[in-house]
Amino acid sequence: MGLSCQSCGKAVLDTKFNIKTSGQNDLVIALAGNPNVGKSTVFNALTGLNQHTGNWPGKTVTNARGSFFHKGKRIILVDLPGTYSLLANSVEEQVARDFICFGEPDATIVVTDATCIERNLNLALQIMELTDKVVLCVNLMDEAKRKGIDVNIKALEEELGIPAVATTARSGKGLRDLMDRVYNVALAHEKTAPRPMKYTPAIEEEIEKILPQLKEILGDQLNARWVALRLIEGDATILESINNFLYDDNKFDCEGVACVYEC
Ligand SMILES: Nc1nc2c(ncn2[C@@H]2O[C@H](COP(=O)(O)OP(=O)(O)OP(=O)(O)O)[C@@H](O)[C@H]2O)c(=O)[nH]1
Ligand SMILES: [Mg+2]
Repeated sequence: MGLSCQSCGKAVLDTKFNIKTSGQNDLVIALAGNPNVGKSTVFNALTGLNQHTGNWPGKTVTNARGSFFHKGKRIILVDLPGTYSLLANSVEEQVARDFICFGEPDATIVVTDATCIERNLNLALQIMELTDKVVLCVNLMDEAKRKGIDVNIKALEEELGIPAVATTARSGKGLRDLMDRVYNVALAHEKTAPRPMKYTPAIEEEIEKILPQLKEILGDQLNARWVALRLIEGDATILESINNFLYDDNKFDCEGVACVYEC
């Protein structure tokens, strides 16, 4: 098919997301999560910037970024719009998905609301399917305490296979611990083992059918199983994004993927 990746990894950060990194000393960290869970509050507390926050969902609509130093590394933090999934049902979901997928951040923090953690785990599980460099931030711990909700952080870590850190972003509590874990995951000092998602036999069979071809087309640029799942769901926007981010729009010969998509 004559495919060649025009802009992979860190190059995509520069050309498509306008994030300039200066080599080894910088870590790019994404902040993802459902709307209204405190992502921008975490962002502001860590960067000293003033992203819009407020008690209603949908305040952050584009990727805001800021930087600070942690243990001698420059951390470039990217505050993503709040999303309930990575299924590209809305502009916000596509913006968040594309950054995590193609920006290849060194780690992704999934901010969750400690008072309704189950609802938030849907997104966390989707991100864990895409990348193993994930840290769970269990925020609004003060609210949980006020409501008499006890969150078992250790059990969450064991069940999910990723680090989890309790925070109260409004007062800054837990944020240093959060960044220590993020730093360790980004630099592979701490190994994660996200719990693998198993689907029904019918879906697993479909994945198996298209996986070899997708692996051949994508190489190691993208998680082929994850792309297979998106295609099975009928999400054609992933093809547009592959085209845009990995092959500079007109350079990608879609024929192979289109064939897979119809299978
Ligand atoms: N009590 C308490 N409130 C918090 C905490 N973290 C954030 N908040 C509040 O929760 C509300 C939402 O916070 P944001 O930081 O704007 O949430 P967000 O996730 O960025 O929201 P979107 O951009 O809409 O996705 C604000 O009123 C914050 O002050 C916390 O740890 N405890
Ligand atoms: Mg926000």
